[in-house]
Amino acid sequence: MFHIKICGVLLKTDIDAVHQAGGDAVGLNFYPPSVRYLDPQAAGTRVLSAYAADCGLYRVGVFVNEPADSIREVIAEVGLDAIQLHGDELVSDVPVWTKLGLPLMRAVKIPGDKLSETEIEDRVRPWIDAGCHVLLDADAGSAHGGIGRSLDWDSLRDWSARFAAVRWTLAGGLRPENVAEAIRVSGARSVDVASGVESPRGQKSAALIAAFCKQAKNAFG
Ligand SMILES: O=C(O)c1ccccc1NCC(=O)[C@H](O)[C@H](O)COP(=O)(O)O
Repeated sequence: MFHIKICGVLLKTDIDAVHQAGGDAVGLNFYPPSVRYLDPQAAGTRVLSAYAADCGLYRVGVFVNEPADSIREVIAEVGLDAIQLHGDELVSDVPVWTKLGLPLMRAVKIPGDKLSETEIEDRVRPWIDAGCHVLLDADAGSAHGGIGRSLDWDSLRDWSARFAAVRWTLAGGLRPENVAEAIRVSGARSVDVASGVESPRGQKSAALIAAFCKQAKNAFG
């Protein structure tokens, strides 16, 4: 799907930074309470999304507990390549989102503690079986995501080694200083970051994006 996703871009300069650094996906956040929220009705959002596509970047729309009809409107308005479900959505509703015609990603929220392979597998398997790509993220409570909290990478390594056929993305608390270690320990082949490439919070830093992508690419080899 992608190797490096920079989530919560707000400006064309953020897109430039991702493109120049060698990232291959961006997250466009449509959750109103987020500091990274983009108004899907605003002309600037359509322009931003088109610009990302022109740069060859994969555009993932991030939604939290949004009805399928409203996601359909955002797709029509803005243009997206994939849908990321990041709230309390139910796996039984996957057929409804599948009808939207885009690849589905499910953020599976995992506690930061050590977990057994079975505990992780039990959380992700229903979504994988339903046809979703899973993004493993820290449990951010009512914020839902983007809070910079890390997972236990050792637990993920044990799970991913046992279920090697599963393609998944690591998120949660990644930063330029720890992403290489996170990839090495967990075995992830794909990473996602929001707050770890911002300074101040909510404002992407081209320097941090460049450093993050460099470290991740080196670690992927
Ligand atoms: O980023 C947000 O503000 C956000 C809010 C609500 C739901 C999801 C959100 N972000 C989705 C992402 O994919 C983030 O990159 C992911 O949660 C990791 O965030 P971080 O730990 O800050 O790198």
